[in-house]
Amino acid sequence: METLYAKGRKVVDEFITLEQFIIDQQSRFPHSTGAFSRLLRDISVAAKIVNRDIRRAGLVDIFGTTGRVNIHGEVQQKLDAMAHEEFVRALKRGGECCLIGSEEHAEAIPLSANGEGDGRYIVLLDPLDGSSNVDVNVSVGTIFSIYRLPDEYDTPTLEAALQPGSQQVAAGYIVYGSSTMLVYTTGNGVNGFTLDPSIGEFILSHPNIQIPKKGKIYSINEGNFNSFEEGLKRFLRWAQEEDKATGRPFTTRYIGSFVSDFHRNLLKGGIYMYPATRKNPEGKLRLMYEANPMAFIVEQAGGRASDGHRRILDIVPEKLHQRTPLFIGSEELVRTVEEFLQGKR
Ligand SMILES: O=P(O)(O)OC[C@H]1O[C@](O)(COP(=O)(O)O)[C@@H](O)[C@@H]1O
Ligand SMILES: [Mg+2]
Ligand SMILES: [Mg+2]
Repeated sequence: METLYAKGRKVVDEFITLEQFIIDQQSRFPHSTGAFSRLLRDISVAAKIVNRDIRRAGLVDIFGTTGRVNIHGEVQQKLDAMAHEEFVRALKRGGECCLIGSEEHAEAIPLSANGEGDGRYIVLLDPLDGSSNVDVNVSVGTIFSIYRLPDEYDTPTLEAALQPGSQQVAAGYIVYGSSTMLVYTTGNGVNGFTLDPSIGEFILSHPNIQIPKKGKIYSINEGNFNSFEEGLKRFLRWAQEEDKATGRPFTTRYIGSFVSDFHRNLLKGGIYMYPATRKNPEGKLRLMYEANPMAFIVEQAGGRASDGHRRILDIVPEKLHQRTPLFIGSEELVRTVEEFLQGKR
């Protein structure tokens, strides 16, 4: 992983805003039109507005549900709907996005079809991740995945969006926690920016994030233990055994917001697992706007992501809202779980 330079100078001890960083990165691509930079700017603007509303969640009437059930059979939280609308509005206004796929909308949303911009980017969104935590003041997030509209498509269709994760041009998330951070990759490493509320700017605070190869933290909803497959049960027992040499027993941490559990493990080392369960035989998390973007980020940070057997980024999607089992995090931990799942241990 190359050291981050801006105009030839090391950047770690410099005050760099997200916008400045994006423009610096853009200058490395002489033929770039700036469209991608503008798209990232639009996403960061929507993130600031969603952040503002989440911080006031208890004060204004955005608590509770909309009363509507989304395509996943989940009762939609008001903040799910608010975040969805905010990102759609920002992407429409920006004009660089031609199609949106969102957890909160059954069909893909074409933008250019009715002449609202001739953008060439497709954005997949989990507008608010960790919805079950939003009313109890626990950190939540937003996840985004970006593809280019393939040249052979004049108009954006769902088919054009169903590309394997390996085709992503960028992916990122925003975590609305003790501070608000935006973390993203364009395939040149992973960088984190912290929102400085006093100036309303995302500032480069975590350049070149690398996930530790080993980890001692596992994140899984053990309430589903009885419906886990045998290999996974054996891995969890192994992780809980006493063994100083390998630092076991490992620690369990489960916030119940994928973004927050993932972010902690990215910085400290660890693994997040949402396997197939009786309730969710294909797993719970969605491939296009949860598993794929985080898999791109974790691989760019030196980690690993699979469904226990296949690399997440190689899965060819068939449906916008399809689910997948997910094992993601420190490389060694994910490989170990795969060995247990594949009966090699
Ligand atoms: O309550 P469970 O079954 O453990 O599921 C929690 C998981 O579901 C999610 O909330 C699903 O995401 P959404 O909140 O975006 O629907 C993840 O963030 C989280 O890790
Ligand atoms: Mg989610
Ligand atoms: Mg969500």
